[in-house]
Amino acid sequence: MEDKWQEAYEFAVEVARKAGAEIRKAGDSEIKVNTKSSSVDLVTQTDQRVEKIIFSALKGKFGEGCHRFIGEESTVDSCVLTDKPTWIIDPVDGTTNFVHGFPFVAVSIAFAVNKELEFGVVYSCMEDKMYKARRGQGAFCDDEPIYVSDVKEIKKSIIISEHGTDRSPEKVKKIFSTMQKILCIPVHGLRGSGTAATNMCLVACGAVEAFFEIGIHCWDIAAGAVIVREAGGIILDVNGGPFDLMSRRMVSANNEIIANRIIKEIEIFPSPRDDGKPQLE
Ligand SMILES: O=P(O)(O)O[C@H]1[C@H](O)[C@@H](O)[C@H](O)[C@@H](O)[C@@H]1O
Ligand SMILES: [Mg+2]
Repeated sequence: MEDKWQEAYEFAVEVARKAGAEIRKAGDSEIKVNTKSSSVDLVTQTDQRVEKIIFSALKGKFGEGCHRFIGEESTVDSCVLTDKPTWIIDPVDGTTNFVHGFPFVAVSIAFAVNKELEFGVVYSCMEDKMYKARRGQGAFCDDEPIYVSDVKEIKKSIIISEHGTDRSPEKVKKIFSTMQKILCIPVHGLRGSGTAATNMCLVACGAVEAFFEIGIHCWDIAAGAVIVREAGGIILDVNGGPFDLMSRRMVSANNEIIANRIIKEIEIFPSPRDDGKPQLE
């Protein structure tokens, strides 16, 4: 049977690598910082320019007729998954890191058809590491197969959590109360790279056992979701239910035991969905 999406997958890897090169060479001139949802939710001209480069490459290859595009900086099509082939793109995941020269910045490109994620590509451009996965065909870093950790004991795990860009006191209190409870299980450690896409790849390659966050967007995690699953991991909603790409929350883990142990400690707070539907509790 013809494999319709292999060419798109390979093209996405090429585009991600080129976009990453653009990020690396963006000089100080481009790091003119603006803000979005809060004074610490940063965006730069590089985010906008690199998204344009990615979009025009994909539209040039696949046309604008039947493909839809969801991107952090332009969201031309609303964040509603239809059955149409849909590209879900974060041109610069880890923008704050990029502004500060903290070396974890990723290009995240995901592709969904019939509302199912077909492949994900995450290029950690400062590390020059290409993570990728196609549904049902395994996960890779620089073409080497990657697998989640086999740790089943929470007290032998490293957990990633991020504080996000919302600084409202009630949310910050819940975020740090959750972190404190997890730290004092105790786990071996808490970490965070500052980019959700990279955090998910760290789960996928077994460097950490889980990453969870409330407040991320579909473009931050769509590609990482495919990579975690294909590396043998699991993704759930923070309430233990099924993962919902548009819910702006998730737990990604090496196995169900670790995922459910983390879920027990998470203090959930509301976060408006990417698709505008009412948020679940
Ligand atoms: O760097 P961006 O694309 O904005 O995404 C990050 C977000 O800004 C942070 O608040 C989250 O904690 C990270 O997980 C996202 O990757
Ligand atoms: Mg981004």
